[in-house]
Amino acid sequence: MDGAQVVERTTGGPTASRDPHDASAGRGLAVRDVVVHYADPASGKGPGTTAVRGVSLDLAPGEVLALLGPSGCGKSSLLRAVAGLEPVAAGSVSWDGRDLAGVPVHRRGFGLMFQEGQLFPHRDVAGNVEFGLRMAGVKRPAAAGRVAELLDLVGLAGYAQRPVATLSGGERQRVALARALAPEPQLLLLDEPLSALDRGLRDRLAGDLRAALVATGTTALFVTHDHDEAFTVADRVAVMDAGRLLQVAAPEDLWRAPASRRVAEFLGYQAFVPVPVPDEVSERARDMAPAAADDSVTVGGSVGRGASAGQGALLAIGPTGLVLAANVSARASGGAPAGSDRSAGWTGTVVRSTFRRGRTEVTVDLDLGAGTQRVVALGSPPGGATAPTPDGVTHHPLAPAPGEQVRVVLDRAGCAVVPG
Ligand SMILES: Nc1ncnc2c1ncn2[C@@H]1O[C@H](COP(=O)(O)OP(=O)(O)OP(=O)(O)O)[C@@H](O)[C@H]1O
Repeated sequence: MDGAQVVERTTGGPTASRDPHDASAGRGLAVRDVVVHYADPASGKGPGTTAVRGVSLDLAPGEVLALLGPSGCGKSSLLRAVAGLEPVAAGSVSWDGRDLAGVPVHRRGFGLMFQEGQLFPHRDVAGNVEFGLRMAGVKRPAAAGRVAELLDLVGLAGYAQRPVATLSGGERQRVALARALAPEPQLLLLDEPLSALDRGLRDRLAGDLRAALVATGTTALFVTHDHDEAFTVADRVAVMDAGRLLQVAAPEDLWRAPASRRVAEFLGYQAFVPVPVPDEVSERARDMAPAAADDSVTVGGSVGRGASAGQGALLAIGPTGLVLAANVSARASGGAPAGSDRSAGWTGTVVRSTFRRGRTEVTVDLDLGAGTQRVVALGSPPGGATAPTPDGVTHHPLAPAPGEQVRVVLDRAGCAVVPG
């Protein structure tokens, strides 16, 4: 999709309305209290598994919503129920106010795209994309022009005559996307469409996928277990666990204010410190933060200071929420410590230092108040001060060696507060 432009999250496509009021006015998809059961696979009878336990959500026309959650939480089952591939044991699925109970898969006007694009091996690229159009009743001359447009959209201009067997995994998924978009489905359902690809390719394709969905104004429900992918592709993210919906929010809001510890854990918050009163969290974070970028820490959707005094809360420490302030061992051995000399923070033992993404990440065993746990703190960027020691060895104080003692402080810009 090299031809597709990077699209801002707020940008609507030509046919997109993206008005959240549309969903509440009955336009788009409405899922209400949906339950999906499976019979016991051995006996073929119940009681088996309840994969979806009363989920409700709305999707406005032109909106892209990601269903995010750990393996087995029921994401695919919910998607399949919306598609009509799985019966709904209770609740309802409606489109534009019309209940879809009893409407078969092929009459819903929805498109599907899966992990393996499932291309027709005996057709070339154009033949695969054209198939979707011909099924929708588009005549051949018109279809040829539309195929060229779609291949351009997904970055495969010039690939029309290529046999699909000669394509890379990423190119196949681009063809599968072009084929799924071809008939302009009123809703596109995507089940882990990028998960068979390697990490770098996935990251690139996630951005391109969003660009293609936005450019075509496609309403889409996208299943993934990868939060980076969900944040890149979707306007809103619905977090599921054990068959239930935990939170639905825009990526930035979800990250800043996870509704619960479970959501925060799933997003990658690495540690939780009990704090009795949210105000105290703010004060503590303010005292301890070496470089606070943001003046507030939010509690499950509301600003921390707004939470009532005495209410239990947890400080959720994100992947960038801990910062190395000093190498205590280097100071003890005569080296000049870098960073803060303040007594605030915690002292822990270094497990390893790893240089990743342009900076040092230091794994530390630390007692944050609930026993020793392993966390990651950010060290210095490259080119930071080094500390020559009397033994002639040059230590990098903020890329310490295993076994050294370090002082770690909070960066509250990398923290949130969740209900206790
Ligand atoms: N056909 C089936 N028969 C019986 N149980 C099933 C069937 N399909 C799914 N399940 C069960 O339903 C639960 C939810 O499965 P589902 O595939 O919806 O989860 P998921 O969140 O999409 O997981 P993953 O990310 O691993 O694909 C799981 O416990 C799974 O074992």
